[in-house]
Amino acid sequence: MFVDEEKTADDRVMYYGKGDVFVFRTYATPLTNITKIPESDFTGRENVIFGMNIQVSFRGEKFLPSFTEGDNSMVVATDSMKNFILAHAAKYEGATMEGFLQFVGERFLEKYNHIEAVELSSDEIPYDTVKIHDGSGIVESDLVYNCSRNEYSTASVEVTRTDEGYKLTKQTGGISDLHLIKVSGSSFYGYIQDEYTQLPETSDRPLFIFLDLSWIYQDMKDGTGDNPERYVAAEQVRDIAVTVFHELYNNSIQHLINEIGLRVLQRFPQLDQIRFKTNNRTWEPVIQDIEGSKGQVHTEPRPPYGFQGFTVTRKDLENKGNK
Ligand SMILES: O=c1[nH]c(=O)c2[nH]c(=O)[nH]c2[nH]1
Repeated sequence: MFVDEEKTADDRVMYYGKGDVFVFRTYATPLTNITKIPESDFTGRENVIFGMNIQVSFRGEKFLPSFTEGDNSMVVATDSMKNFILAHAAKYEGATMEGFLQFVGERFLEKYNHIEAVELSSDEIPYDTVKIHDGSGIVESDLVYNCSRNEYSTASVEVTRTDEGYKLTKQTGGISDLHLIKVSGSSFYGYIQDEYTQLPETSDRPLFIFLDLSWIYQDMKDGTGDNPERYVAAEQVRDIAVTVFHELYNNSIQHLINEIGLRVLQRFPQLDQIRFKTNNRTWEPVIQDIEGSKGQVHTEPRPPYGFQGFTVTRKDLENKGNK
């Protein structure tokens, strides 16, 4: 999570807020009626546990005296910010983190009229369903959940006070900490060979990647989930990433993420762009030939790790279509 360090009129950074606001709302409104895509059987979220780790920050010129004079008369205590977020978790009637963050941001501006802008970001705290024997067979429990150690969805919004009312000025959806290994079908060769090159070229490596993805809608209204048919669920983007990784005999992580990005933008015309932050965690080979088996033995890679950052835009998809 991050806070965009926007400057005030006199060119300074000024904000304050609270991080690690943990919210567990049970029996929130389920997310249903999303548009299905070929790569995914995901149809919605029950939201029996709507779990979030939220960060909030306030901006506004009125906060300057709290820094320069020690004058707290305009300060909303960050402890109160936490209480406000928790109280509004009971009032939210929607089904998405993006929608909840926008709802809380607008309520903050409504309550405290000296705040100019509120930024909120959130990491989902996901819980997986578990199977139980209910006396007649194995079924999914609707009471017990398993705290997930896997990827989680993310969201961020900025809500700003303007002459025409509150405006959603920034919004992202996303998914983070996706850890994917493809055991065969990835290559890395053709790179510069010079006096610093030690890495052997390979036409088949066990490619292990960590991915963080985030996306921006053409019209931010679509990101709230109020119209679920226009909402992009993180689970669907995950399933596209996995499908493209499976299908593509990739030349590198750079090559792979461009193809994932193009497929996501193709499936979701309501998105403007998708951003990637990736990390290379490819296993190190230990034993490459096992007699009578196509298997190998690998171990964890040692630091340092390579990384990539990349944005794929709708223009990239259009340009590819025109080629
Ligand atoms: O997918 C990769 N991209 C690189 O740029 C790179 N560099 C490297 O050493 N290994 C890899 N793998």
